Amino acid sequence: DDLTSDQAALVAFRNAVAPRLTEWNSSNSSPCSWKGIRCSSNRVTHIRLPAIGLYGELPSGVLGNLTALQVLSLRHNFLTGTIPSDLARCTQLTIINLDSNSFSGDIPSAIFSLPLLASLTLSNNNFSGPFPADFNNMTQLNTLYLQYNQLSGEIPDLNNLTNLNNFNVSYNNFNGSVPASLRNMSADSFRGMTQLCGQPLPPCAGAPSSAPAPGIVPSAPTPGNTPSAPVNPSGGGGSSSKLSGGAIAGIAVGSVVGALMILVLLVFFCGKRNAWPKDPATKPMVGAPAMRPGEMAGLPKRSSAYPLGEPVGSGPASVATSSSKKLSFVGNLSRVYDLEDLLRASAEVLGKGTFGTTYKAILETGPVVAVKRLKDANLPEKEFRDKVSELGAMQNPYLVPLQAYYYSRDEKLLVYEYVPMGSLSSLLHGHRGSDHMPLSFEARAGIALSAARGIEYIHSTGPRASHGNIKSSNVLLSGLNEARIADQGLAQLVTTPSLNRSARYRAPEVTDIRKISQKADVYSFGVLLMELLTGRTPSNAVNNEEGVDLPRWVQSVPRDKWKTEVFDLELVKQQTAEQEMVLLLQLAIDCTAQHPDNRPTMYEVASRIDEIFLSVSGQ
Ligand SMILES: Nc1ncnc2c1ncn2[C@@H]1O[C@H](COP(=O)(O)OP(=O)(O)OP(=O)(O)O)[C@@H](O)[C@H]1O
Repeated sequence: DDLTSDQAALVAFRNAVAPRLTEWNSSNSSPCSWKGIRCSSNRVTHIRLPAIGLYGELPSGVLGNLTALQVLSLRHNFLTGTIPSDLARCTQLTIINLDSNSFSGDIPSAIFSLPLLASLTLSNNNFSGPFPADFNNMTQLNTLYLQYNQLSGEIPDLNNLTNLNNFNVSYNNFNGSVPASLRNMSADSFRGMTQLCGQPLPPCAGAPSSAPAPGIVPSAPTPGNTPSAPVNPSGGGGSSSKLSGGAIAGIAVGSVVGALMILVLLVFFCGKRNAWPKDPATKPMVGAPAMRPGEMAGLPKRSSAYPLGEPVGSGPASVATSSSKKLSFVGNLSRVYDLEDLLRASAEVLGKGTFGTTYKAILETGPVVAVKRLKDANLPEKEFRDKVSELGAMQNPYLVPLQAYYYSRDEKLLVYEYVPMGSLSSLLHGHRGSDHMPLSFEARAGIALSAARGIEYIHSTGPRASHGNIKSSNVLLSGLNEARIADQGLAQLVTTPSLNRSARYRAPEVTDIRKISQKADVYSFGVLLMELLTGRTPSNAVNNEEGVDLPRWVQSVPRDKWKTEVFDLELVKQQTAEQEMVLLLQLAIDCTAQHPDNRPTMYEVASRIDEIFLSVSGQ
């Protein structure tokens, strides 16, 4: 085992799942300098290749040769099949992260031969089968993420895992009761499984108050869940036939509360029906809208309806409901809804931006989408369609996917996947109620990393490709530490863009937002990093004063005062990762250099944040 055999294994890995990783080239350099690889004592110790389009099955007999490997992170790729059993030979592994791929089959048994494994993330895959009790032998494990798979059966008691701090198995098909050793985990770790019960979830049916017996399913129906037979076919659930008085009272109260909640939800949703305004000229309203767009988002009431199809420019209303008017779907997406469905959907205004108004639309058939109604998009039809198709071809886990668009002379709509967790802007500056959770540095670094990767991807599609409007409301949260970039390429679609709304993020050399460059994106991203680290909005950076420029203010504060004056108090209070905070702020300053040539490339920015994130998260 030496670096030569490590290199051969990496080349075999590349040939199998990463043919486009051409910089992994054995003839020109040591593998230790290859993208995503780290070495120590002349052996490969880290493979970290998140979101670079790996696809296919991991070859067997390859990774097992990397016997000094400590970290394997292949998250957010398109890998399929099972995990080869020879991974068991990588006995130095401490971290495995395979989140967001399409792996299937049982939980790989190879992992149970890894004595040092401290962090295992298999979430967002298609793993199925049981939750092996062998996990109990992995005494070093402090992180176990299995959420969003199809695992089933009962969750074993993990009483040997005394270091387990981070745990999530939500949205699988587990049943029975939560084992005693996991009852102090948060309820969020067990969400989305109606057959699972017991603390921290609602008590199991017939359980004597706080100590539910294993193998008993909840009997109080929740929406979408009907009570079923006891899970334990051997009769372990025998006690379910005799309910204590307390349990019966609990179920009765639970059922009444449940029924009331369903009623409230029904009233709410029925009330929202038809909130999406239709063009009164082309189709009569189906009942008066109970709510106009804007009301739900807490925006001021409009004095009149805001009908889709009302001319944006001049000319007659054009989004008719005739069947000839169709949405165009981008990429390989099949037609799962059409314009008719959008017009029928309940809608609320999410906000009004530079390029138009964005709505959240809940289609009657179930999907939820974000619809952007463009203003000032007067490009000729062919040019518009070509540009939107180019945008649609951009597929990356860190970009909000465009699904479809509608074009007519007077109305242009873009339909995106709806990202439900809100924007970075609302997370940082929104209302902070009593249940507000401070945002850790690790979460901020993770959000910065995903945003940087999204922009890096856009830049990688061509030397002139840029986003043009990087700011915190265009960074949408897709997970605890993750985000996606919205609104890519819109500046190219509009003809008379307003310059005002994003001014505080704009590089000094940019006078027309249609002529932005990659280095201008880097500047805006630097401002966004400062916002993330200071918690201040770029428009009212200091003492809520309009007009104070965030980059200039940050640069005016001496480095030894950053802790007390610059960093968000919430971060300082957490007293962690001080060195990494300084590194990230220094990167923000580099990004906001006055002269574009002095700014790093987005590739360099993402790599530097990657290092920072690695050192705070170990992932
Ligand atoms: N796909 C989406 N999913 C969820 N929320 C979205 C989506 N797209 C946009 N939003 C949210 O909708 C609101 C309005 O967005 P919009 O893009 O219209 O304006 P903006 O981001 O505030 O400004 P700009 O147009 O200058 O980018 C923002 O709060 C944004 O975070």
